[in-house]
Amino acid sequence: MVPVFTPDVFPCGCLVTTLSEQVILRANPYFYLEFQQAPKAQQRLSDVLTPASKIVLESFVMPMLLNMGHCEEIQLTIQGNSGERLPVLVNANVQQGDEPLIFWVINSAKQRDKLYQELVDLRNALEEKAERLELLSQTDELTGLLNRRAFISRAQLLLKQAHRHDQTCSFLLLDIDHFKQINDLHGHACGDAVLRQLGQLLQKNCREHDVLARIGGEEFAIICMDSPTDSAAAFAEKLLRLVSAEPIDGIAVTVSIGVATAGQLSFEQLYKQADLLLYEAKHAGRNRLVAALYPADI
Ligand SMILES: Nc1nc2c(ncn2[C@@H]2O[C@H](COP(=O)(O)OP(=O)(O)OP(=O)(O)O)[C@@H](O)[C@H]2O)c(=O)[nH]1
Repeated sequence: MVPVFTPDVFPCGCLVTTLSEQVILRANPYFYLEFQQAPKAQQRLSDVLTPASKIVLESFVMPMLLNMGHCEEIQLTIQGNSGERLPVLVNANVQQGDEPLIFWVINSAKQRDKLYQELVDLRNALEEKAERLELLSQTDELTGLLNRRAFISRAQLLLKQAHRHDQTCSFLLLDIDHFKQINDLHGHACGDAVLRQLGQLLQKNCREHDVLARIGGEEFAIICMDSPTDSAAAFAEKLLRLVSAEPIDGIAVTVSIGVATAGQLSFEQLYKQADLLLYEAKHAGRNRLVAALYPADI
């Protein structure tokens, strides 16, 4: 037997309103129960909406209904009796006749909004996680400084920019002297503490635009932007003094530094020159710096 359909049995709000003023002529019980409305004489659809949804109804939904005769999946918000906001999805059809009417189907969108919010929260959490991972992948775990990979990509970019603006940059390659002995005499944990504290000392003394990293076991690198040989060598000299001035974690530490300065060298060329200069400093007795300026056509 075919059941008798009435709007009462459908799990959605069903309304019939006038076209001109959207006065509610008929509404099913679901509409009043689900959306916590009370039937009132001459009640208009806009009376049950939030102020923002009233504007959407007047400026968007009604022009669409008048033009096209129907609208689908419009998001509106009903204001419940106690002021609560109830998100709904609305479909409507205009039926022309002696008195044109609008037939409205109003579906609760609470679950949809909840799901949407959950998706937004999930996306935000994933983005935060991706940012943390990105940061981790650029960081040297022991010192918290940039690692070799991050240093190379950042330094390459900055040097290219510096060349475009005709700036002179310096590359400081700094290596702890006899670090193997420190490990052997005091233990690996002590060696780690020395690396951490040296990293902090370097960070404290670098300028904001310098790029500092731990690029190898006991090797640190600094790119000093817009910095000619004299000032880069003076900076390296200051670092030599600071490191040797006081024991680090109770251990006397010295470093050797190669300082390569150039206006037009690529990152790889500058790195290679700094490495050769560092080797010279080691060879000459350690606890010293060797600096050199390279011509553009090297
Ligand atoms: N504690 C500690 N030691 C490390 C780390 N990475 C590398 N090393 C050690 O650093 C030492 C480097 O030794 P070498 O390359 O011989 O250099 P050095 O003893 O500093 O000698 P010079 O550079 O010639 O003055 C090795 O013993 C490595 O095991 C680290 O993360 N922590």
